[in-house]
This record gives sequence, structure tokens and C-alpha cells, in this order.
Amino acid sequence: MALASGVRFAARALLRPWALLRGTTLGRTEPAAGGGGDGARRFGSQRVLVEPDAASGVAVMKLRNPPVNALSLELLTELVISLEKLENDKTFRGVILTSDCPRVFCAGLDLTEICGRNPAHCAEYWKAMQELWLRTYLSSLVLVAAINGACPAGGCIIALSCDCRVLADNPKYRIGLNETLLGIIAPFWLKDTYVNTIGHRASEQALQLGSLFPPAEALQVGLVDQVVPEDQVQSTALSEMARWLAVPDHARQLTKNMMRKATADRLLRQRDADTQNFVSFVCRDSIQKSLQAYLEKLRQRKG
Ligand SMILES: CCCCCCCC/C=C/C=C/CC(=O)SCCNC(=O)CCNC(=O)[C@H](O)C(C)(C)COP(=O)(O)OP(=O)(O)OC[C@H]1O[C@@H](n2cnc3c(N)ncnc32)[C@H](O)[C@@H]1OP(=O)(O)O
Repeated sequence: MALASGVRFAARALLRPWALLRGTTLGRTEPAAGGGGDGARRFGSQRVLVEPDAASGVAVMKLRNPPVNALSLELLTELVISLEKLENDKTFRGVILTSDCPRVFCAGLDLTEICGRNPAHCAEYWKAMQELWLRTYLSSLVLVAAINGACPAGGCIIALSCDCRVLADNPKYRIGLNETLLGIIAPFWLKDTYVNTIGHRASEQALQLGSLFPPAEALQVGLVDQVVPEDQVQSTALSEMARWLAVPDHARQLTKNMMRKATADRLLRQRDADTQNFVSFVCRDSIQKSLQAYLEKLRQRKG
């Protein structure tokens, strides 16, 4: 399913050379753990490890940006590039998205990318966040989120952009859009994704309260599709992938597009306005103060 040319153009314009080259090993492959035959060679970059299995047509894509997979500009860029590489390789039909960092799937936006940063940087950063959401939400691949850690805010939206979600049954691994707890709000396309997943009333309440759901509640509200013991998350994600890949790709992709295009188009139609809204909102003194205070609180927690 081709993204609108505008998005592809935006992706290429966005993927500035430096972001690709800074400490990455893009394009370099190395033998996957445990060897394996042809097509089992890992590739990716410094912050995204891709373990492809050509035989099954499934790749495991691991976020590797310690300590918490905060969505830095580089991680956003490398995720888009890795996903595009797999989408362009017709060997692959599905991707399992998971974390290489212990206890955390993804901590959401890297707050240091918007705290104390100038409007131009915030705009560039937000365009990268938009691009990753569009790329995952509209992907022609089957995307299964193997959620093996905490999954707040931006991490939750990446998981919700996948076709299904398997969450480890650990009460510390909470998932949800908690923006209001930081004094900010989720943009409309995060709200739309939430509503499309758990319904309007559940989203209205969870967004206002900034709810972070433990596994049992996340399952009950429909935020995740399965909750399994931590050591069964990856195997369950593989079984779920097999279920989805049993469906002919073209029919499934057309159906996914039918279900998601209107939501994605809403952002595509007003991408610049959304970026301007984001920048003017987060650059307000009051919002900057809230975000700084939140970051401080995070840093003091370990003290
Ligand atoms: C008109 C309106 C228009 C629209 C406007 C839109 C407005 C903006 C829209 C925003 C959408 C935002 C979505 C987001 O993603 S905001 C980010 C939300 N994320 C969180 O709240 C998660 C915060 N982190 C945690 O809860 C924990 O770190 C956790 C992920 C549970 C892991 O806990 P633990 O394992 O105990 O690790 P630590 O808390 O000790 O953290 C380790 C270090 O990492 C730093 N950290 C954590 N999270 C972030 C982050 N998101 N960004 C940057 N840095 C982060 C933390 O400070 C520690 O740092 P240090 O080692 O230096 O102390």
C-alpha cells in the first residue's frame, strides 16, 4: 500500500544524511544470533536491530535505545528507514516490533527533544513523529507489537499503530496515553487512533485521566489483544503473526487501508497545521515548565 507521494517525499526530505550516518550501521549486515541459513543476517542501525527470517517472511525489529527507548529524532528516523527497507523487500510480509531494553517497550517521546529546544527543532522532531505514525499505521506489512515492557504515550501509539498487540503479564508494564499527566494533550491523530481501538467513551475517560493500564485492565478495555507470561510474549507474537499471514496479503492490505485511510488522511490533509499547533503548544512557557518539572521528577525518582 503506497503512502501518499507527499508522505514518501516528506520521509525522504526528512531522512537527512546526518541522521542516517550518526553512529549507525545502516545497511551493514551481521549474522543473526544462532547463525541460521540465508536471509538470517541481521541488519539495521545503532538504535534499531532487525532480525529477518527470509524463510518465514517475518522480521523481528527491536528498539535498542537504552535506557528506555525514548523516541529520539535518530530513533524515529531509523525506525522509518528500517520499516521502509522491509516494506520494499517483498521477501517480508510481517514484522514483530519489540524492545531490546529491559522492562521498557518504549517511553514515548524523548522529552529532551522538546524541552528547552528551539521551535525549528521541535518542528523537525514532530514531523519525524508524524512520519513514524503514518508509516506504521498504513504499513502494507502485518505489524505485531510484542510489548515486553512499559508502554506509555508515544510508545503506546506505536503499539496501537500495529495490527495487534501482545503484552507481558507484569503489573509494572503499564500502557496508555498519559499526556495529561505531563500537562500536555495528545494530538488529534493520537486521539483518533485511541478511539479506533478502544472506542469513544473509553478513550474520552482514559485520555482525560491520562490512564496507564496494567495488563489485565489493558486487555479488558481492548488496548491489547493478549496478555501472556513474560517468557511467552515473543512466541505468542509469532503465533499471532502466523494467524494474520494465513490471509492473502492483497485482500488484507485493501481491508486495512479501508479501515485506516480516513484516519491517516485527516493528518495528511493538515500535516503542516498539526506541526505548527504542536510547536506553538509545546513552546509555551507554561508547557515548557510542565515538561521540565516532569523530567526533573523522573530524574529524581532514582535518588
Ligand atoms: C492545540 C494542541 C495541539 C497538539 C499539541 C500536542 C502536544 C504534545 C503531544 C505530545 C504527545 C506526547 C507523547 C509522549 O510520548 S510524551 C512522553 C511521555 N512519556 C512518559 O510519561 C514516560 C516517562 N518515563 C517513565 O515513566 C519511566 O521512565 C519508565 C518508562 C516507566 C521506565 O522507568 P524506569 O525503568 O524506572 O526508568 P527511569 O524512569 O529511571 O528512566 C531512566 C532514564 O530515562 C529518562 N527518561 C524516561 N522517560 C523519558 C522520556 N520520555 N524522555 C526522556 N527521558 C526519559 C529518565 O529521566 C532517566 O534519566 P536519567 O538516567 O538521566 O535519570
